[in-house]
Amino acid sequence: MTESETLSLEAPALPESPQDSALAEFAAAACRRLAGGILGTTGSGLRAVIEAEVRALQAALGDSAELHGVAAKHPPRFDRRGRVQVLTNPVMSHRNPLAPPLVHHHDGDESEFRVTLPLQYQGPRNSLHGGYVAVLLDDVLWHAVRQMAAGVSFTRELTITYERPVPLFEELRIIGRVTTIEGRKTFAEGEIIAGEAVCARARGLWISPKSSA
Ligand SMILES: CCCCCCCCCCCCCCCC(=O)SCCNC(=O)CCNC(=O)[C@H](O)C(C)(C)COP(=O)(O)OP(=O)(O)OC[C@H]1O[C@@H](n2cnc3c(N)ncnc32)[C@H](O)[C@@H]1OP(=O)(O)O
Repeated sequence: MTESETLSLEAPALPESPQDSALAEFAAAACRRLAGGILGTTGSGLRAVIEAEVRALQAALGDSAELHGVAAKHPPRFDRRGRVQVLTNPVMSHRNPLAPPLVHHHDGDESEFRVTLPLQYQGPRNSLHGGYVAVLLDDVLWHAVRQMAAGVSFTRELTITYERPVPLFEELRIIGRVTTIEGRKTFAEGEIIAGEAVCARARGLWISPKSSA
């Protein structure tokens, strides 16, 4: 992964042990569960959810037997200038609690995410927030573009068509593919599919700045 691919701001200065990288991703997963639990429970149920995660985190900080042999999926890396870089991406990074745990595949000119989204992504009841629909499509189309186009490209234009609500709590396929490459410009399109239904479509333009082409 290159420095420009991470698109991050300031990185932490220190490298860390593989155990601590695993701990960071364990903590991120606990934060995700907490977010869903805080929104999805009330009263004593709420207290039980919080207590379970606090105990799990305390155990992980102690002997961390639960983390033995667990490798972090996105440990910090060194960039070209020797600085430690963390993958911060709010869709992809296992270390970012905002990012849902998704499975990512590339095949030819197509990228695909598979994910089941919990309550913290809710807009309308039981449905995905429209802004996050655009976030997911932007990211999957960007990955398709990254596979096919030279250099790193940035989203210039993105149009979303909301065909029907995108459901929470069931597996989604989020697909992006490149349609045309014209010099520094790459056009891509994609969709979010639940079951057999296309819930949202996207099309857009990605441009590679002159310096990275
Ligand atoms: C295990 C996994 C590890 C993963 C490891 C990686 C992790 C890494 C994660 C990163 C995840 C990213 C996730 C999503 C992608 C973002 O989110 S990117 C962030 C959002 N986008 C931005 O911030 C971009 C902001 N905009 C810009 O910086 C600039 O506008 C751009 C896009 C770089 C383009 O600037 P520019 O090169 O100055 O553009 P410009 O010369 O005006 O236009 C270039 C050409 O396009 C044409 N053009 C411009 N607009 C249009 C248009 N609308 N239609 C047609 N032609 C147009 C121009 O006419 C021009 O044509 P030519 O004159 O060359 O013939």
